[in-house]
Parts: sequence; structure tokens; C-alpha cells
Amino acid sequence: MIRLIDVKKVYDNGTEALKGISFSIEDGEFAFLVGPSGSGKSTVIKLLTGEIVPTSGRVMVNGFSMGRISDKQIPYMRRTIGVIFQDFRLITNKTVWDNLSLAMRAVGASPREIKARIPYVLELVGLKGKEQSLPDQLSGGEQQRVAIARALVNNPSTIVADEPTGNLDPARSLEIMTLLERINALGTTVVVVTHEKGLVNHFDKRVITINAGMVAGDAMGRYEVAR
Ligand SMILES: Nc1ncnc2c1ncn2[C@@H]1O[C@H](COP(=O)(O)OP(=O)(O)OP(=O)(O)O)[C@@H](O)[C@H]1O
Repeated sequence: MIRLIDVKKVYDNGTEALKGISFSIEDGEFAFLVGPSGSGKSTVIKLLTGEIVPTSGRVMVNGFSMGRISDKQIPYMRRTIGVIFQDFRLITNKTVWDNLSLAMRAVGASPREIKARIPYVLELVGLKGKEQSLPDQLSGGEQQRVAIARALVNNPSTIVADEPTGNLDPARSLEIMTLLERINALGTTVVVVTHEKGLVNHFDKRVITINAGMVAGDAMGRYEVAR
């Protein structure tokens, strides 16, 4: 479960990115996080992944308290969460298989586990047969599928995606969002930051709106522009 309680984030240069936000996302939920540019969405994502810590308030992710987490606990917390970015962030000189196996080896998976798991996730994301491709031999949509496979490979309970369709055309964007919906239906909690109103409104999901570092809306189904 994800829980933010009165979270404030002030960056070193004095920017008040979050001004006291609270919300919870239950296990198995799918939530869109929307809002204008600079409203604080990526800051929320970075708090969830442990890249930054809150200035005040509490951030709980899958039982870990992110403000107080010890260095020793961080790898265990990270295993519970798979992260997807706009720019894919694949290792460009490694094959699809190697991108995924490296992610598994990083958490101590055995060769046997790797051999069993990678075909399963590649099938799930629709990339069977692409094991030996290099990222730049794939389309943008396919590269994002590899990134989703990598995020899933260690079986996290939660997937967090920061503008996952930002570099894709509308048809590819819809496919990627549909894939995330399917992954959610299989039991994984999914949190997606996006600007794309049309895409959000295509899916009947929870929409949390951030505006100027505050929660400006939290409702099912529609991306309403904050006033
Ligand atoms: N490392 C940083 N240091 C200082 N200020 C930052 C830093 N990162 C973000 N900010 C500021 O914090 C505020 C929120 O930024 P954030 O990236 O969370 O917004 P966002 O909603 O994700 O925006 P976008 O949709 O444009 O990606 C902005 O005013 C931004 O300039």
C-alpha cells in the first residue's frame, strides 16, 4: 500500500514542490496521477521510489517508511516496486534478454529462476521472439514494453510509471496503457503519471489531480482541469 500523510517537499534551492499532500493507494488499485507541468507529480514518484526523501510528513510504500528507511532496507523496498520512465532507460548495448537478466541478477536471482521468468514476462508484454534484439532494433512502443517487462521481472507488488507514453504516438500510447491495465488486472498495483487527458478519460480509473503541490482532486474516471 502507498500512503502519503501531509507530505511536504522543499528542494535545496528553496522550491516548495509539495505543500502538504495526503492520499492512499490500496493494494491492487490503478491510479492516474495528473496535473499541470511543475505541479509536483514527478516529485511524488521520486518519493515513492526513494530517490528523494520528504522534508516533512510520512511516505509509506509497501510497509516501508520512506523518510526513515535505512540504507540496508532500500534494496528490499526497491524489490517491491517496478519503475517505468518516459525515456525507457534500457541498456542500449545489451539485448532484451540481458536487460532483463541483469535486473534479476541484481537482486540475486538464480540462473534457473531467470530462465523461467524472462519468457513469462516477455510473453505477457507481447515480445516473445525479441529476446536477442538490441533496444535500437525495436520501435519505441516495443522498447517501452521491454522496460515494462524489466519493471515486472522481479515480481513487484507495485508498478510506478512516470509519463510512460510521453515518447509514443497515440496508438502506441493506448497499447501501453492497456498493457498496464492488464498487469493491474493480474494483481499488481499501478500508479501512472501522465499529461494525456484523452488517454486518462479512455479508462475508467481513479484520477488523483495535483496542482501547485497540493491534491486538487481525487475521483473516478475523469481528468478535470484544475481551476
Ligand atoms: N531537483 C530539483 N531541485 C529544485 N527544484 C526542483 C527539482 N525538481 C523539481 N523541482 C521543482 O519542483 C516543482 C515540481 O516539479 P515536478 O518535477 O515534481 O513537477 P511535475 O508535475 O512532474 O512536472 P512535469 O509535468 O513538467 O514533469 C517544480 O517547480 C520544479 O521546478
